[in-house]
Amino acid sequence: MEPSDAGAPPDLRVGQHRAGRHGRTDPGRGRRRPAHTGGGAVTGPAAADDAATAGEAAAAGDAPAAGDAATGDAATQHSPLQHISVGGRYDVHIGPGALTCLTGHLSPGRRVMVLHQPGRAALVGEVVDLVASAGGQGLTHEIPDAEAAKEVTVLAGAWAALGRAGFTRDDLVVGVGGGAATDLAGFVAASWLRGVDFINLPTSLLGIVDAAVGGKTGINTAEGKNLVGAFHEPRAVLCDPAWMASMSRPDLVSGLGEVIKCGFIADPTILELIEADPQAVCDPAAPVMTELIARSVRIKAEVVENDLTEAGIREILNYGHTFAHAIEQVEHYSWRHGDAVAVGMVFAAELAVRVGVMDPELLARHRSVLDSVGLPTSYAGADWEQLRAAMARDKKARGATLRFIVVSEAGVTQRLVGPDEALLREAFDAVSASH
Ligand SMILES: O=C(O)C(=O)C[C@@H](O)[C@H](O)[C@H](O)COP(=O)(O)O
Ligand SMILES: [Zn+2]
Repeated sequence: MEPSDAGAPPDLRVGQHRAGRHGRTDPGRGRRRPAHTGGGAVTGPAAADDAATAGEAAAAGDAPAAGDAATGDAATQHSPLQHISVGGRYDVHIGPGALTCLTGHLSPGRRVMVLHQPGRAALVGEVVDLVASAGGQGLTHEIPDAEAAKEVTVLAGAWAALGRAGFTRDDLVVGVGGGAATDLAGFVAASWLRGVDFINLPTSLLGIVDAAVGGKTGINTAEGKNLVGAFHEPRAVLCDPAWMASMSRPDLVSGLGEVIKCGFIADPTILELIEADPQAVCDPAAPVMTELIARSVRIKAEVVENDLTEAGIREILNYGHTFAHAIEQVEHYSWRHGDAVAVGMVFAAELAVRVGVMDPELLARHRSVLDSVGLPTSYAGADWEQLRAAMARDKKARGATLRFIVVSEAGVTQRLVGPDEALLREAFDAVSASH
């Protein structure tokens, strides 16, 4: 699937291949009003179809459709362990006891290198015990917390550990920790001997709803976030929500930034669940958390099933990220990723209103839902020139032309190509002003 340029037909609809069954092929759906001609080219709808379509395709069979609130909510909350297939290529196992799904990947003699963040001794110990029970050899290597894990020196340290262990192509890397840990572990696996197996055990909300699933692996460079990496899919992703129990509230809230992103791009029920009780969704043990995780993972699974390498539809998962990555870089990764994505979505929404794609009410909804869980909606830390230069390195850019995903209504996305510099600046001014 090739990404479209100005004036080309829509190409970013989740579940487009089945859209006829749902009767949602209207290419004008979601278009609020004609795009501002001077604002850049809006191709649309570069849309995620509604969540019922997305969830249905993503579900392995036992998981409910994401948009099927009547049946989905009950099933999601009562199912102890859910298995969400990513295109039949691997499964995401979510729920109590998820670790047991590791055993199918272990065998006598198989070496398993557990790359883990600090403070995960109990879980790492369980993994090593399982490996030993299967007759394999468990090895461990600690990596730093958060984005510090994604430095080239850490990558080199992990390679050295594999080298010392005599790691072969039959062996297995396991990543334990938040999104940065699984990004790093995936890239270690992608690059060692040109590719070995890996399995992710995300221990943060952001990790399970986003980073651990989808096969984007990589590290940061001084010039920008995730600039070096590879598409390399895990063999499985396992997540027991109990592993998230020790998350700090700011880390949990940051993960909600990616959950809310899924709401805006594909599954408005997510937004409704959060708006119904913003306090409940800040509790990792709340039943609604399982629901939010499953919905977000299903969106991601269907998108990457159809477009692993971000040739088209996958760009929708990058909603808010052009501005977000710029903040992260200029702030030397002191900002949490989900916090930056929250501000990035507000920036994209300010832009979308200016090019005539989004109603101001939907922009206001961005601010209110993000604000309700304590996510930031403004940023005034760096000047526009610095951020604009950082945005030029966005992976969606083509030459000097920036591309943004914009939302025309909740769950419906379009691609905005080459917006006017003046409108970008206006969007920044709006985001940097306090509201
Ligand atoms: O999986 C994707 O595709 C995404 O864009 C999801 C993002 O939330 C995630 O942060 C991703 O790692 C960003 O990728 P990048 O290509 O913009 O570095
Ligand atoms: Zn992200």
